[in-house]
Amino acid sequence: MVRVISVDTYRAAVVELLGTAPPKALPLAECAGLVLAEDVPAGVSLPPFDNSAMDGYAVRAVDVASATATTPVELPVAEDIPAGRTDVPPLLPGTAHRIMTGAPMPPGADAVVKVEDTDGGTEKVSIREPAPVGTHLRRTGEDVAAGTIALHAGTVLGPAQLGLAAAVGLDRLTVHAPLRVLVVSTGSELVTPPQELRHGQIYESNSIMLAAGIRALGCAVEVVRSVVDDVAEFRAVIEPRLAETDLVVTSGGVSAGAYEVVKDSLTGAGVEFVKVAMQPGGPQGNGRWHGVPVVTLPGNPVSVLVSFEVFLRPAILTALGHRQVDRSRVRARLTEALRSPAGRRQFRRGFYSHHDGEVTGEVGPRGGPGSHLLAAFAQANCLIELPEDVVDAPEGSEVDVLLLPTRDFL
Ligand SMILES: Nc1nc2c(c(=O)[nH]1)N[C@H]1C(S)=C(S)[C@@H](COP(=O)(O)OP(=O)(O)OC[C@H]3O[C@@H](n4cnc5c(N)ncnc54)[C@H](O)[C@@H]3O)O[C@H]1N2
Ligand code: MOO
Repeated sequence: MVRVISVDTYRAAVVELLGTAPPKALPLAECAGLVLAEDVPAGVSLPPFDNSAMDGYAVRAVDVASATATTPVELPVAEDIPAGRTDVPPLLPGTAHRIMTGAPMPPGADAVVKVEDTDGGTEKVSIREPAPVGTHLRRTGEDVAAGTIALHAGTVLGPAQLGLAAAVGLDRLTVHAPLRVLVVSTGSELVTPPQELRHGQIYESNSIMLAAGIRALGCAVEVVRSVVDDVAEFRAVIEPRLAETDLVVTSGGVSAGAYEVVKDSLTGAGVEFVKVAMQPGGPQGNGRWHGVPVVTLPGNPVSVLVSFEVFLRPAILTALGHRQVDRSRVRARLTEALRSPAGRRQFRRGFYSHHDGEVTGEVGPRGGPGSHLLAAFAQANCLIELPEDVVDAPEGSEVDVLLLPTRDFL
């Protein structure tokens, strides 16, 4: 008899199955979107040396204190210091060095006059504005002090964090290793272009959805687009790939019929098949096959995507070290009445909108509850979550909505 379990219990089981990915040092270019596995101390200060914030002249503040437009101060220009010059001669009293943005301040200088406040001279310069001590000067370590933690374990590596790692001189970071995920669609009815459809066949779509969703989380995905409903064939295609795989995700072949290839292949081999009290996405399975975590999703396309959202996405994000693994949840008023099966949590595809000044937004369903209605999902921007004890959700009542922003989804 198939065990019936709650959405929350099943989600916890999938999260536990995937565990936490081990740390791995990767080049910065491969770290975008991944999570730091350890603290990163700064090997250098930022800025690494006192430098100019402006193109202009390095001076001693005291030498230009009296400068005005009508009584400019004239100083000889003793040196030219472009950015990148590494031998910086000291500034003698009563002189100026021409200096560019990012160039090191000469010892003895304590301010910069920007070029717009001068005549721009190269032999001698006429300065029309005073520059108090510290003017246009960027001090060593004012951004990051050497030896302090530049990035903490658990940080999600976006452009700014990767830029900072590069700025403190790193070319690799230790992250939670991206999972290598094998996505497998099963079903003898599945074909792919350019093959023409014969009556009884359909174009395969689940692997495309799953691969897009899983890649967006930072994983490496290999896809087997269709395996026929044959146990020997299923094993022959998948088993050789297991050594290079951290997670297998299958679709189809898990319900109650006669040709359930996934169920028939993996029952008794370490994978348990259960019925989760939800709709869609009821028939599910998970476990380890030859030691590799396997999550088996039902074949209906909407069930696949809802199962990805409810179970796989949070489990993969947790494995990758993310702390924020849930979709944003908001309350919204239903624009039409919905019905939900008693004792099951229903996830309906919806469109959420929120107008300025409103406390709650509103949400309307896209398509019916049928788990084959993929076109309706393609018009949706959220899932409407109706709890197990809700049977009738009247128009105007408030419901929970899980937002699916398109950019994050992909
Ligand atoms: N007697 C019962 N029948 C069914 C039950 C049940 O409890 N008792 N559950 C139903 C529910 S709910 C679901 S969901 C499906 C799950 O079935 P399977 O996981 O075995 O999936 P399949 O039968 O292989 O496929 C279901 C459906 O989805 C289409 N499909 C499958 N793979 C793909 C793909 N890669 N791309 C596009 N479409 C795909 C397939 O052609 C079927 O139409 O079982 C119900 N039946
Ligand atoms: O649970 Mo099935 O996924 O409703 O269609």
